[in-house]
Amino acid sequence: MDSITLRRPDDWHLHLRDGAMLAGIAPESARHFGRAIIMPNLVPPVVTGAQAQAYKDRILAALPAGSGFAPLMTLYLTEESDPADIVAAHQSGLITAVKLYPAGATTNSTSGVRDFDKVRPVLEAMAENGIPLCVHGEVVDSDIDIFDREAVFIDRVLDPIRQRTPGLRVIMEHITTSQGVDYARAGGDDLGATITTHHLVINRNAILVGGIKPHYYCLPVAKREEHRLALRAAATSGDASFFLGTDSAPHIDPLKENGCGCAGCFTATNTMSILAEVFEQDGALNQLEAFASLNGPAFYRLPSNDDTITLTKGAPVTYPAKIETGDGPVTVFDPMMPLHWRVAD
Ligand SMILES: NC(=O)N[C@@H](CC(=O)O)C(=O)O
Ligand SMILES: [Zn+2]
Ligand SMILES: [Zn+2]
Repeated sequence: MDSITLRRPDDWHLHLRDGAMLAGIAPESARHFGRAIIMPNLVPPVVTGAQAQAYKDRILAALPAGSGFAPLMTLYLTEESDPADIVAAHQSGLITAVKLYPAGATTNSTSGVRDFDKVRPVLEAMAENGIPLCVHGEVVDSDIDIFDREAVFIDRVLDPIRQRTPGLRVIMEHITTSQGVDYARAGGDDLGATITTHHLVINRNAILVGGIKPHYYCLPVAKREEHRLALRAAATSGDASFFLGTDSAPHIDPLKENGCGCAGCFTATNTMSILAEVFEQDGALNQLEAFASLNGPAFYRLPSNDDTITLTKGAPVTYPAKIETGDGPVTVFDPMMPLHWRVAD
């Protein structure tokens, strides 16, 4: 097979940033994707409906003329978030989901949640109103090894929250472990999980072998090979619990190539070529549409996109090594393998 046509894919976890970077970054996602869940971890974070509306307007202004790309907005959950504001923002159609960051877990998460009991009323209101909760699932306890933080979060935080908030619809964002895969698979209709492009390709060796490679550092950090293989099996299985959330997370090169480098891999530019290569390697090209285009909208109770994209196979694909933005250059994720599938114009 050297050509495959899919419903237009969506990205259920995306960082577009703001300010001078936004105009350089937004077209990279708008080129292939129909919609994306827009992460709210700006500085300051997108906490209120008014902030989400203003950010949405800035995103729409940054899109190429004629783009049909639709940003699906989220609110950043804090211990002070007002349940009524969240419900109103959802009922008006302004926001699609709410994002939970444990304080200190990742980039711009200092305003996140320390005491999960404090957000109980918000989570209960969300369960009642069918508002999905996107979760960065890592504990931050200093005695927990960074490679164990996802598995411990599931046991100590996520499962207790789900037990005491029946009906709460949860998306485990960017899962990186076999424990995450197993928990999502067993979780029923109210639990989904996004998987990134880069976690299907790299294990932790990519970051550490042969010298430290900051462009492969992201959170949750890539784990052992057995976990990457569990993610590959989940993504290519067609199981409706799993869908694409690239977590494409641009940082300018000086902030990545740094004594204390930022976490995030920027994959918007070449994600569809990488995914087609990965699914073909696993004999699962026929499941790419489920993962990238169908399972996500089904979980979010939205229609899949009406239009399609076509990928064709040929000579190795070329793409820019860096995207220039108003803040500086952003290195595009290097999958360390030739890619043969390109999205037809
Ligand atoms: N994934 C990352 O490594 N970084 C993300 C934050 C996040 O999604 O946790 C970012 O905003 O840079
Ligand atoms: Zn995250
Ligand atoms: Zn992210």
